[in-house]
Amino acid sequence: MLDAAPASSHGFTADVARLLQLMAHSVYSERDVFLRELVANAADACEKLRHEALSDGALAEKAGAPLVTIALDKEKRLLTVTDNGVGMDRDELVSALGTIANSGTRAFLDKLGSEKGENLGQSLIGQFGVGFYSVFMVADKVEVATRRAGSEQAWLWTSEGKGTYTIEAAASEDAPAVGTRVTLHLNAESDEFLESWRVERVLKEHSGAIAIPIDLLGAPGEEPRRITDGQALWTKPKSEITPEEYTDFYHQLSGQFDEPALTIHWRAEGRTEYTVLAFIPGARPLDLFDPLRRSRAKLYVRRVLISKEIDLLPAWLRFVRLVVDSADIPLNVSREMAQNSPLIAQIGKAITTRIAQEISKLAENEPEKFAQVWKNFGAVLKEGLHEDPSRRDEIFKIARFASTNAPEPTRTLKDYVADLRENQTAVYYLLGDDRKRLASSPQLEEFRARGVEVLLLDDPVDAFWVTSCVGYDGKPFKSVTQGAADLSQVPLKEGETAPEAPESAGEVAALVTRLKETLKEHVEDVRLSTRLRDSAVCLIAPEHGLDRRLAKLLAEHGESGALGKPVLEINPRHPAILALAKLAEGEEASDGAFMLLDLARIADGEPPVDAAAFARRLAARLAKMGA
Ligand SMILES: Nc1ncnc2c1ncn2[C@@H]1O[C@H](COP(=O)(O)OP(=O)(O)OP(=O)(O)O)[C@@H](O)[C@H]1O
Repeated sequence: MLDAAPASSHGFTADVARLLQLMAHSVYSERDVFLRELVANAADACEKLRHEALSDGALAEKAGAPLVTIALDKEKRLLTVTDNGVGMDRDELVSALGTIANSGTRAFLDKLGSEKGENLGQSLIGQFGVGFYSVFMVADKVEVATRRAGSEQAWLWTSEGKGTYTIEAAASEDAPAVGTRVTLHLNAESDEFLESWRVERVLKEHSGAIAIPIDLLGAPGEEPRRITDGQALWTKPKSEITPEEYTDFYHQLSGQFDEPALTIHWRAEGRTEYTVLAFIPGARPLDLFDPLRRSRAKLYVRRVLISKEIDLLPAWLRFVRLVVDSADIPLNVSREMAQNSPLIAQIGKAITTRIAQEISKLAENEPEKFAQVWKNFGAVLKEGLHEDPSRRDEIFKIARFASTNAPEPTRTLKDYVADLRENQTAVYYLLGDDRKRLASSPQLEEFRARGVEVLLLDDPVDAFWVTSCVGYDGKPFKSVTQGAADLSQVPLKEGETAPEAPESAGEVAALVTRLKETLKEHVEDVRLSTRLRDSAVCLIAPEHGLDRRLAKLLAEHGESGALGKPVLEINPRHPAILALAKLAEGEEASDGAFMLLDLARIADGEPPVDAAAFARRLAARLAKMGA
């Protein structure tokens, strides 16, 4: 039946319009991505139909074997991509090709906040999948003729990519009997895509591992040529797959165009059988810190795509991109059932174990390659230490930390414990947000003198797992900025001497009393330090309070009560302290007290209590220099 309604005109949503503008200004070298996007959509449509046909035999019969065909017509300047997939009805056309459906594209747009972002966008198009709209980089006009599987009615969507599109009912013969035909009227700059060798190269490069066969027709009337056989890559034996094929496949799967850092391909046999092809990306996916923190796996049952985005792995492995194909899951399982199926959950657990093992192996065998993985995903992996107690041991095998013995994160807890000093009873750590600054913290001075290694933890997530994990190998985790530091039982390193008893102990004790009074609004207590050697002062958290870094993070998230007053520790041997101890009470002594507090705050990366007062006091001291 032919729908007699006239063509209706529609405006693109604002974000599509923005994307289109970006496409129009995109640089030449990235334009061939349009073909990869069209082929991916065509293959998806074939896979969707294969899935629907499971419960509707008539559909299966009509559709025939899935196939994507690319045809070129130099004379008319046309490039068409035809599939015999699921097709679209009118409503689907409006929502799929008038708004932004693709979550990757949405994340991409979100990333481009600013003016500067627009430039960034142009250089990112090649690196991220930006979907259907990339056709407007190469075409002046695009037509989509389509028919939803199971329906007689065909539709024609047309747009010049300039803010509007039209949809009209199409005569039956103007659309493929099954599926969709996308016709590009190539623009004047895109002659290259009328050349069959060029198109073939792009197809092989970007779509070579796609799970649906692709044919190319170089000119009208020519015999089609098979470019790829569409045999799903994961079903082939590893020995028959080239590294390039794996990389291509990763590109299609992830919509990202970096080199994968690790490719893991295996077949599990036993109670449940399944094949997994998993990749650890070489770069951070745009949605890595999306609040939903979902993992994304493609689930197949005997090569039929059941779900494009099943949440199969724990959140701390959400950056892994993977395909799982199992013969043991019933074919008619719905997407929702798949997400809640105990069998699939069990497969997910087994995959988690294997991936953790492979990352651990990489860390052992290829430390340089692993360093990059840790740089990109260490903060995410460490979330598992906090959230997934049953996986802690596995994650501790992977986790690498910077410490006072290692400027880069290369130390495992096993290394740490192996190098414990005599009488050392805890795993010490220092939290903060800048590893370099942490390394020069005054709080570490006595630890260094005694050769006690301190982990320097600079990711926000560190503040959480060190408090929720009780310890490692029987040694509790202990913050060096919390409570009293008792290192007296640990021998000094060779060449270090024990601190001498402070001179003028009486004056210093009086200073402590004065400081407590002067600074009482800002500090909970003032004490003589056993952890300072070269610096005059430092701040620490009270014994039973929260670590200061954790308290700061909680305060940033609205728990204002978390941030209690710190304890100020002073070094009773430091000349500044001794000088201050000699001052009589008065303005100078009070200025000195505040300057001490500010010094300690600055060393912790915090601003002075009162920046203007600090500047005034410091300038006054400078004025006396050389006097
Ligand atoms: N050949 C096609 N057959 C059927 N539907 C299609 C076809 N091409 C596009 N679509 C529809 O248009 C939507 C938008 O396509 P687009 O390439 O912008 O994003 P996407 O394919 O959803 O995202 P992703 O690239 O992450 O898979 C698709 O989700 C699909 O519903």
